[in-house]
Amino acid sequence: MSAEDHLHELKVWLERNGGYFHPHVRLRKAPSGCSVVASESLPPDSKIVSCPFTLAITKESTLSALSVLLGSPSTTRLTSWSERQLISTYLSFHWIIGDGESSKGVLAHFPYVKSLPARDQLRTPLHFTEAELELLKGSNLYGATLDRRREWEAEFEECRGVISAVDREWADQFTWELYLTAATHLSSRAFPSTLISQNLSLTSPGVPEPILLPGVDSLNHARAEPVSWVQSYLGSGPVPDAGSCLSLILHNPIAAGAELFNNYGPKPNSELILGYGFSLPNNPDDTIVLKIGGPQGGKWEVGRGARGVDPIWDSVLAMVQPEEGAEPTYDDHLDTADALAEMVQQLMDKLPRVSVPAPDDIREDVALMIQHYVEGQREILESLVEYTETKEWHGEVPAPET
Ligand SMILES: C[S@@+](CC[C@H](N)C(=O)[O-])C[C@H]1O[C@@H](n2cnc3c(N)ncnc32)[C@H](O)[C@@H]1O
Repeated sequence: MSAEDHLHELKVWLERNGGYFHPHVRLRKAPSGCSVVASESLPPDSKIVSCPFTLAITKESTLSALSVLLGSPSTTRLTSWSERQLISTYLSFHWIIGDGESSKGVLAHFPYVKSLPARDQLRTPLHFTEAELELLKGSNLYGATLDRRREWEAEFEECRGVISAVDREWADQFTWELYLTAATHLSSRAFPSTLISQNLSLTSPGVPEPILLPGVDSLNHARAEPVSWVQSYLGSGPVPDAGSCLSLILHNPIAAGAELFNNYGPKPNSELILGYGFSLPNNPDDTIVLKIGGPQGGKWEVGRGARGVDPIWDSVLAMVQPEEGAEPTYDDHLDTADALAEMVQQLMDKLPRVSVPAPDDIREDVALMIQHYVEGQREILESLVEYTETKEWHGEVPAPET
């Protein structure tokens, strides 16, 4: 079956199970998997796609499926797994077992899983070659990538241990590459679980868990696109009635032939690359992480135009002041500006240099992504240099003592 056939199957399967795709939208094969295009013009506020809650892939749904597959003695171990371990292992089992008789009723997402981008289409840094990863050295993203790889590898080993105790053949097929692919699908397509909970709130207390909403996750991202994720929760109890669903509404009119976009929220390129495998040029939401050691230190995110730098200034100022709690002097301010400028210069010197077109061993799309990211980091650091200069030269520090 071709990729287009799989996308068609996804649409048919979703509609057969109570979901919806607007009759004037088409799923098209794209380098990253698929894109959604209008076959005819669409008026404002069109409902594009709906996923019934019954097709959502959640921590709970995957825990019960895996408990059946792996048998009740494994259930205690499974309950300690994270949502990423459960959902990634559940997706992986679709590839391990296949859609024959043995999986009927337990693995319920074959048309969805088959429509997902193949491993060689994924571009998060955990899918970079060694040479590509090397290009990130000296940036925040390099460390974040290594941390994530370490964390996911440990999770994978834990999952494999449980599977191995049940079936050695399954464990042999449950490879790191398979788990990484599934975990990347989750990181690049997840919605917050609050969307399908009874009291819908994106800001409710506690961290929402990632869930998958087949179909609703087929649109690419456009920054600031006016889009609503609309919940239709039927019934008044904690278990939603049949027919409950989550829909995507696009508020702008769409011209025939144009691509339809979701809005994943304001995310810096570091997050887009690490979680999704793409970047935006001149991304206004870019940030850099600055860490300062010592008792007055901490970790801060600073955005373009030195957005969010004031607490860092205060922290460095507190460090350079010889006397704790004393009113800072003119010299304290100058020392703070110097210390901050030096720190920024060191970070600037460490930033990698990326050229596009890239050398032969670097994929063009990867080089471009890294270039967008590094340019953003550099521009933020330059804005910090400007900030320290402003502090120093434009009278924003107390006058020198005479
Ligand atoms: C939720 S999926 C969107 C649909 C996806 N294209 C697919 O094939 O299923 C998210 C993935 O789509 C791709 N993507 C989304 N928005 C993008 C954009 N603005 N530019 C490039 N790729 C994008 C990335 O590969 C990302 O991991």
